[in-house]
Amino acid sequence: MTDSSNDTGIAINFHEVKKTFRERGKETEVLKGVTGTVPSGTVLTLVGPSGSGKSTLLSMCNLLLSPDEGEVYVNGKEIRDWSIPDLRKTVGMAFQTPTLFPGTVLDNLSLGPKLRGEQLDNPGYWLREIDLPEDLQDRSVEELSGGQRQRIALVRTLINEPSILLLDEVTSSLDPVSTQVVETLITDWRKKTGATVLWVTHHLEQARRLGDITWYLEAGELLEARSTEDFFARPENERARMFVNDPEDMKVVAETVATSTSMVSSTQGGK
Ligand SMILES: Nc1ncnc2c1ncn2[C@@H]1O[C@H](COP(=O)(O)OP(=O)(O)OP(=O)(O)O)[C@@H](O)[C@H]1O
Repeated sequence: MTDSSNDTGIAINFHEVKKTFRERGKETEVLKGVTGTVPSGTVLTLVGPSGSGKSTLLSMCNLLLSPDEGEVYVNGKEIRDWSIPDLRKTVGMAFQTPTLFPGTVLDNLSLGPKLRGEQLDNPGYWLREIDLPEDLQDRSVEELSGGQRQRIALVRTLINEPSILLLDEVTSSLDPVSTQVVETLITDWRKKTGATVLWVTHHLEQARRLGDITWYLEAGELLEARSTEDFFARPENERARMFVNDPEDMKVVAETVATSTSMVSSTQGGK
């Protein structure tokens, strides 16, 4: 496990994190000063309406995006003090759409070890972990189904032994069987390694099932952060409560908020 020598007990610490996107003269303040901590070894599930800033917040943890203001500490060290290779090894990430490069399954699984001048010891073990036959390793990734590609992409991330794993809607385009395989894979792996997981999901049942802690984000603000059990029993925040009761309805509200924010910014001339 990479950089597990974190004696702060805190894997991620967001402090007053702000992010604004500027596009064609319009500004959207996507994160409005998010502050919160993620204890090491926990599963944080992030929920909220579409466009509330969940993916943006996740992308701050491995510098796919950097904050305009505020700080993000990873294992106690500010994100901009990390070298990118060390950061990307410590903080693994997987997305809704798996990004595999052309080649065989084995080529893809071996990528991380190869970059470090190492060899992947036991590809068969990893394939068994995701319920795929060992002989799949010589197949081209082009021949795989969407569910198989996602499983391979996830395992490729885990092979790098991250101590923090960021998951952005990784099961949203999967069938129930693949979803179950992925959930079991991540849950078992986390128990074995003690890693921290930040999991963005639209599926509230999944957030409830898998989380230790749940954060509710809306229009760039962290409105509630509690134990998952308490959150789903009854959110304290009224907006969070509305979302849990009717997430589809809240989607429309959030888009209206985001649009009016950018219109206000652009009519004021922006920054
Ligand atoms: N690179 C970008 N340039 C401009 N705007 C962006 C960019 N990335 C995201 N946004 C905008 O920022 C807002 C927040 O996006 P983000 O993807 O973080 O939200 P989200 O909560 O993850 O949404 P979803 O649940 O739909 O994935 C959205 O309004 C989105 O359109």
